[in-house]
Amino acid sequence: MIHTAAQHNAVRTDLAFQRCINPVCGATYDSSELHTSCPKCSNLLDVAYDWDRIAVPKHLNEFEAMWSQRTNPVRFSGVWRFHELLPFAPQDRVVTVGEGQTLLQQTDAVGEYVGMDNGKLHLQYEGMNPSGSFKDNGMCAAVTHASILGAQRAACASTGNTSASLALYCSATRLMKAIIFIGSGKISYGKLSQALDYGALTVQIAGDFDDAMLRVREVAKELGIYLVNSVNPFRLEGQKTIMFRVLEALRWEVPDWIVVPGGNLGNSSAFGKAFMELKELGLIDRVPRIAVINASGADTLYELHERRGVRWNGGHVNMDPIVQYNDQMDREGIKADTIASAIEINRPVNLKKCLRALEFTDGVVRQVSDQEILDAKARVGAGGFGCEPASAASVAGAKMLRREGVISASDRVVCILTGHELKDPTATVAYHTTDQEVFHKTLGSRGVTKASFANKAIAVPNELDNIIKAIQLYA
Ligand SMILES: Cc1ncc(COP(=O)(O)O)c(C=O)c1O
Repeated sequence: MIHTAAQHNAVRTDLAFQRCINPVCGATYDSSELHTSCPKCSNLLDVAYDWDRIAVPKHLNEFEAMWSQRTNPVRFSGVWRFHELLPFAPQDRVVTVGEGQTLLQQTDAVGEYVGMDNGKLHLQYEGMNPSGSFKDNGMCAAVTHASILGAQRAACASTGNTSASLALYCSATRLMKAIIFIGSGKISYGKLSQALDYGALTVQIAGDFDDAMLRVREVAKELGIYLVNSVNPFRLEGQKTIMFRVLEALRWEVPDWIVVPGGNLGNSSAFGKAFMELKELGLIDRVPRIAVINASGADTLYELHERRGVRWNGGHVNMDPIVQYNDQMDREGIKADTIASAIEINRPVNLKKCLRALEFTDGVVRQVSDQEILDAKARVGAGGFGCEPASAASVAGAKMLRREGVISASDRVVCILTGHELKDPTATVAYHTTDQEVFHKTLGSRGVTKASFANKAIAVPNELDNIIKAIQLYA
């Protein structure tokens, strides 16, 4: 189902505005202005609301009733169903392709692998979105804002899923042209094929994601193109709804842990903001702890938060260790490198917002190896869910935290599966392959030495007897 906003000029609702996250600056801007950072101090911006003037339901369970309005495209969306909690656009202007019809799945098969008691591990399966990843939650919000502003072109740098999502929204709604920047050889075929098929203008930069991100910001500024990367605060408003759906599925009971992979740190930032606002509105009385999981080949957040003690500190972030670490990466030519290509990012743009989320939720950060990621991915697959490597970092991270005793077996844990299994079949096939050359070529360079949970295909001669014998032997 496609519902697009009518084309007309920007409308200021003034119930929503943009605000600098730096408390010393705190500058505010109209929501009709287009900024990728605070014009005064260069910090990130939030979308802020005048909650006193917004009719927010008194109880969260009122949102469940919205779901029954199946023919109303706004309430049919798993994002816009919660419109009152992200009311930056009038309802008749929102863009939706039916995103957010995702479910929280309770799984003892994966729970056992993580070390949880039965009934305690849940997977929020965001791969079920129209473009196959969580990005659609944010993209419908960003494209809504872009269309209100009358944007003709929207751009992003991408490790693949953002571009697939943007390309889908642009082609499905025909509201604007998608321009995507990708690093060379750094995008899985599943994701690239989506962007190409949906007709996005695809610009391949000789460099990695961090290079592409720098360039797209420059180009967007120079040409006045609407930027949909997660520096865009409107996009993050849509991603808050992943947490609303998690709570809804848990009958509005707050879990103990949310475990999420960390790349550019948009999700963790959005989740933190969701809980800050729900608490401020009195809709929840406690918040879960957020665990952000880096791949060890792209572990800037882990390095800064866990090793160098960088904290949000009420907004007074000590920038020295951050600058020093960035300089060190430049000096030593450190580049992100992980099989989990979606989180292969060394300069996360939402770092400060994520630090804020970690402080608010008493969160932790861990890093997991590619071996741990692929083993966890195989267990998720065997549990019947299926996700791309980056997503499995959440399950590998939960297992690590469980082993450390930070998470206890009886805690209620929600791991976010951010992208669908079919996004990156290369890694999956290489893990399960019987061909040692393919295994070592694809995974060996990443330090993956074994596939403990591989489900290898069996080779048999093309003879009925042999085929029957093989099946009787194995199944
Ligand atoms: C599948 C998947 N998981 C995780 C991430 C990282 O999310 P974030 O940038 O919000 O940390 C991405 C980002 O591209 C992704 O595509």
